[in-house]
Amino acid sequence: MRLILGSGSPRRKDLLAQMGIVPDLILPPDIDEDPRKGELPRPYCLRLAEEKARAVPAGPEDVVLCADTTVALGRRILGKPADAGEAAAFLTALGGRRHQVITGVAVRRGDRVLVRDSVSVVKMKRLSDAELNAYLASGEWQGKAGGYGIQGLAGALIPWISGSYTGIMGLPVAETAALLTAVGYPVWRQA
Ligand SMILES: Cc1cn([C@H]2C[C@H](O)[C@@H](COP(=O)(O)OP(=O)(O)OP(=O)(O)O)O2)c(=O)[nH]c1=O
Repeated sequence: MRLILGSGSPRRKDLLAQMGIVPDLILPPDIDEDPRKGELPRPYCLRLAEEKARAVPAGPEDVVLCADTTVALGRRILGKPADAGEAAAFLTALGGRRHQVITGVAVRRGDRVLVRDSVSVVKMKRLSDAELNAYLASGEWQGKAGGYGIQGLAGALIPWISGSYTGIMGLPVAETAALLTAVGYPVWRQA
C-alpha cells in the first residue's frame, strides 16, 4: 500500500511529517478551483478536496490524501490572491474582524473517498498601513488562501483563534489521522 500525497503544498508535507508520515509519492492534482455560482464556502471546500483526490492517478490499493483550504468571509470565498493588489484587498477586508478558515480533507482508496472538514474561526487585527505594506513586501501572501499564512509573519497579526491550528495551516492532523486510519492506513505504526 503506497501513500500518495496529492498536494503541491509544502505545508501539507510538513504537517504529514509532524504525524510521523512520509508519503511514498507526491502528485499534485490539477483541477479547476473556480467556485460554482452561489456555492457556499464549506460545500465548495469539501467538493474541491474530493475532486483533487479523484484526479490523482493511483492503483486500487494506494491511499491518496488531498486537502483544500478556503478562507471564508461570511458567504464570500477568498482564494489565493492573484497579485499583491488582491492580497491587499483581502487583508484589508479581513482586518478587524473574524473569519472562518475551512480545510476539507479527502482520503481515497480505490473508488472509496472519505471526506471531512475542519472549520476554525480566526480574528485578525485591523492592519496599519505599515503592517500591511511590510506584509505585502514579505511575499508571504503568495499561494495562500486569504493571502496570509498564520505560521509565518501573519501570526503576529492574529490575536485569537478557535478551532484547529493545523487546519488553518492546511492539513488538520487529527481529522487526517482519523481518515487514514478509516481506510486501513497504519498511521501509528509510522510514528
Ligand atoms: C489560511 C492559511 C492558508 N495557508 C495555505 C495552505 C494551502 O497551501 C493554501 C491554500 O491553497 P489550496 O488550494 O488549499 O492548496 P495548494 O494550491 O497550496 O496546494 P494543493 O492544491 O496542491 O494541495 O493556503 C497557509 O499556509 N496558512 C494559512 O494560515
